[in-house]
This record gives sequence, structure tokens and C-alpha cells, in this order.
Amino acid sequence: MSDTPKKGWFQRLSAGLSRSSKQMTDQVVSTFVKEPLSEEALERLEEHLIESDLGPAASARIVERFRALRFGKTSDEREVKEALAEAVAAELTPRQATFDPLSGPKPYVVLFVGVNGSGKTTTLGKIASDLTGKGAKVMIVAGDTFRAAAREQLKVWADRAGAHFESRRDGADAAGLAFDAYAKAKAEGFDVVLIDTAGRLQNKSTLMDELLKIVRVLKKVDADAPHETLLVLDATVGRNALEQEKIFGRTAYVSGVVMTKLDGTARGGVLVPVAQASDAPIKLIGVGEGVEDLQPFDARAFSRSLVGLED
Ligand SMILES: Nc1nc2c(ncn2[C@@H]2O[C@H](COP(=O)(O)OP(=O)(O)OP(=O)(O)O)[C@@H](O)[C@H]2O)c(=O)[nH]1
Repeated sequence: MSDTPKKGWFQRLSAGLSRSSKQMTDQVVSTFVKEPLSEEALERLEEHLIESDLGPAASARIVERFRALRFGKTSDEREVKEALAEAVAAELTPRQATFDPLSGPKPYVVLFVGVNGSGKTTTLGKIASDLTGKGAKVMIVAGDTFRAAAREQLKVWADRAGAHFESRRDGADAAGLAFDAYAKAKAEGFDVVLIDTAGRLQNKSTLMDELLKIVRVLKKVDADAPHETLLVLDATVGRNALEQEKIFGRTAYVSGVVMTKLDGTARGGVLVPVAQASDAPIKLIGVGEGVEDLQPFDARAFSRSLVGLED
């Protein structure tokens, strides 16, 4: 992730966000390039921003910034895009934070939560590959003990990354597995422990009970564990991501949000209301299926890519 050369990294981000940037700028830019800034144009801008899923509150603030700019007839495409990027970045910059499991206590325990299909397993696998690539000793724990397919998929990622893999079968107690795996990781000098969790029935209390139980037993080993709880949200579900954030954010003590599949949607702007609704900052984003497509969240770079500007 963070070791990827900056240029390639930005290009991947822009390629991933191309559908969103087209949606964001096509109408917005043409509105302002063709005519001077008017109340009517500002109203249309607000509509376009809301259609791009930026949410009503942020859209209204962005429009206010545009009103203050007082574009004349001469405003060109670049000027409009720069202003839009700056306005989006102003919304997102306070909501970014870094994910750095190698600078904390060892073993650094990261819990992954989110509904099935959100990209949890893939995100965990990409992080594992990045960390082993940096020479870290990594353990992956398959906390979804009910689904053989989930376990197998995770095992493939563990093998690919060269990470140690811990699992149990057929609905074994996930908290028991997490406790034993963490104790082993501690005894054997692992740097990082990545724990996948079940994501079914996100609205049912049993799932939250199971998550809380995992957290409780990890704290028996170290009161500060898990050191990070990443909530993985799929951008393609649009504003449903806000609902998921609410459900998990309420109970799971989320410390960071990962938004995946930003390449699979024209509505990448949804990151803005999610970032603002969440107590936890955005730490990583997924813009494709490859290992290099999981990137640290950089509000400025994201905002520039979202409107189709270069770095
Ligand atoms: N295009 C794209 N696809 C992604 C991204 N992240 C994950 N995926 C794909 O999304 C699908 C679901 O990802 P998983 O990692 O299996 O999701 P999960 O949350 O673990 O779901 P379960 O395996 O059902 O528990 C897979 O086909 C991934 O390859 C991304 O950033 N971009």
C-alpha cells in the first residue's frame, strides 16, 4: 500500500474513481463553463452533488463555497474542477487518518467487521500481503467459523501472503479461536494478528454479541486489544453504507473505516456522508481487486481524483 510509488498510486486511484469523476463533473463543469454563476446554476450544482451521493449537508456547504467564488463567464473547466476538489477536500480532510499496524504494540491486533460481501476478506488479504512484503510476521485468524467458503478464501490469501493461518471448523466458538490465536501470536512473536469476523445478519443482536465477545476475550490477553477495529463498507451499496456504519459503529467500537469497491460505482461521492456520519475516520480505500488497489485514504488525492484532476 504505502510503499507503492506515488505516481502509480495516484493513477490507480484515478482509474478506480473514473466512473465517479465522470458523474461528478460532467454536468457540474458544463454548467459553470457555459454560463456565469447564477442562483439557478448553483441550485443545479446542489442537485448534481446530491445525485452524486455527497449528502445534503456537504452539498449545501460546497454550494456556499462556490457562491463565494463568484465565477464570471470566463471560468474555465480547470478553474471549476480545482474549486470543486478543494471544496470536497475541505469536507474530507478532518476525517482522514492513517492505518499503521507496524508502529504500535506487538502483536498488533486488527479486527475486521462488516457485512458479508463488503470486501472484508479481500481487504484483510491485501493488508496481509502488504505487511509480509515489509517483512512482518503476520497471523490471519478466520473468525467466521460457520462458512467453509469464507475460511477457504481466507486461506488462499494467507498462502499468497505467506502469513500464518488459524481456523476452526463448523461453527466453533469464534471468541475461543481469537483468544487462543492471540495468545499463540504473543508467545511466538508475531507482529500483527488480522482477525476476520462473520458478517451475516448484521441487524441481529447475535452477530453483535459475537463481536463483543471476541473483543472481551482479546482484552483478557491485553486490555488495549483489539488495537484497531476496521469497519469495511462497500461503496456500491451507496447510501446503505450509512445504515451499516450506524449498526456497526454503535456496538463494535470501530476505530477506522475502509471503503471498498470505489471503482465499481459512479457514486464514490458517498464516501463524504459516510466519513461525516462515522465517529471513526476513513483509513483505507479500495479502488480495485488487486493488492495495490487498497490505498491509504488521502483526502486531497481522493478529492482531486473524484473530479478528474491530476495530482
Ligand atoms: N472492484 C472491486 N472489487 C472488490 C474490492 N474489494 C473487494 N472486492 C471484491 O468484492 C467481492 C467480495 O469481497 P470479499 O472480500 O469476499 O467480501 P467479504 O466481506 O469478505 O464477504 P464474504 O466473503 O461473503 O464474507 C470479491 O469478489 C472481491 O474481489 C474493490 O476495492 N474493488
